[in-house]
Amino acid sequence: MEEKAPNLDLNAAGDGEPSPTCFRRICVFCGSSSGKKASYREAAIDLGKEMVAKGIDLVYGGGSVGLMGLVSNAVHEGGRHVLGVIPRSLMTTEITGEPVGEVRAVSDMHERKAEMARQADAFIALPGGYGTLEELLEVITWAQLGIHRKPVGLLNVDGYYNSLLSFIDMAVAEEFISQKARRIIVHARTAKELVRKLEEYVPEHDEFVSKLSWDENDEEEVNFVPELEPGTVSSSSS
Ligand SMILES: C/C(=C\CNc1ncnc2c1ncn2[C@@H]1O[C@H](COP(=O)(O)O)[C@@H](O)[C@H]1O)CO
Repeated sequence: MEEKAPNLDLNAAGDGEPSPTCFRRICVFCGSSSGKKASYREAAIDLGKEMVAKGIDLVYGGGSVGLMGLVSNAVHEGGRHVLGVIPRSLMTTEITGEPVGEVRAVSDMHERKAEMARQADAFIALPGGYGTLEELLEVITWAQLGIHRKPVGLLNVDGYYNSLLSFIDMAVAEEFISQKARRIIVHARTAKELVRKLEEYVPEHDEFVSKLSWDENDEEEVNFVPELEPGTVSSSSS
């Protein structure tokens, strides 16, 4: 992770006590639904309040539906900056609801994930569905590949992610995921504990594909698509 000056904004209680953190902005992935239990909704609000207390801004998928709405409202109401990144095709209030804070329109879902990742110093997944899982697994994969060294946290509210963590442990036992890659995932049951663990996280994946990048403007981007030998025909074109 890049060296950053501690963020010494005052906490939400307004008691004048600075709450130092190495994170300026956290990307939160979470359900576009609120889920069945009140604890999921409470956890989204609690995470938003913890970010405010630590002076951390939010980047997320935009919109006001489900847990996305709860966490973004909590951060916005607490006076921190909220950046919602929404593909143009989803930019209708019937789909996303009315977002708070700054809204950035992007061309598609891929660009949304890349932009959210660029803007954040760390990632947190609250409970969610396919979209949340996809976003979470993508940033874990990017960490494994050394594309970024930002911490990735799982807010395991009421054990919601127990079976995912068990599955990943099974994949480690079956030698599809390395012990080192398993340690990319930081998890905790409360927002406070999770943010503290993320602040202590030491990335282990570095350098080996440091030139691989999601940023098309990077000058030294490596092309991982192999060149075909002259005279050979790609199977996709036959
Ligand atoms: C269900 C549909 C739209 C719901 N509205 C959404 N608005 C903005 N972003 C969304 C929406 N739905 C999913 N996302 C993204 O995926 C993540 C949550 O997905 P999940 O499946 O609910 O876990 C969230 O982080 C967003 O980035 C379309 O009709």
